Amino acid sequence: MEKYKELVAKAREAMEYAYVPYSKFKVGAALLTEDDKIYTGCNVENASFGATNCAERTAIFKAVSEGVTHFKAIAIVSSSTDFTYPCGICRQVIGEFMKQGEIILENAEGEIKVYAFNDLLPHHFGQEELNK
Ligand SMILES: O=c1ccn([C@H]2C[C@H](O)[C@@H](CO)O2)c(=O)[nH]1
Ligand SMILES: [Zn+2]
Repeated sequence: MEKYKELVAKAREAMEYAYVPYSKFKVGAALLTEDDKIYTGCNVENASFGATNCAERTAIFKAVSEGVTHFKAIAIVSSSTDFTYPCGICRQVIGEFMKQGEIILENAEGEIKVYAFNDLLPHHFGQEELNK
């Protein structure tokens, strides 16, 4: 998984900025655009817990807010020893912009898992459904 080493490293850098006074669970994400730019994000919690934004969506919203909407891959790391999988809301948001891409997870030991988007969210509800 050599090609994803830089992406995972960027996710780890972003994780350091995680704002997590409540859960203490840091997450970092790095998004690879179709033209090989990288956007990063961390989770940002709130005293009103439901207002929390996950690292994955932070990265995606940063990119989309700059006009970039096509992605090839997203790397996700956390302060846990285990792999951290994107939550259901983030899978739905990832699917809006990255149907063919890959989701890369790294655990604390540096082991990497790569999933096709469809393996993590089969039968995705997308734009096409609204036009049927
Ligand atoms: O894939 C995930 C899973 C959880 N979180 C965040 C949300 C919250 O701040 C903390 C605990 O759920 O981790 C993410 O950012 N991404
Ligand atoms: Zn999430």
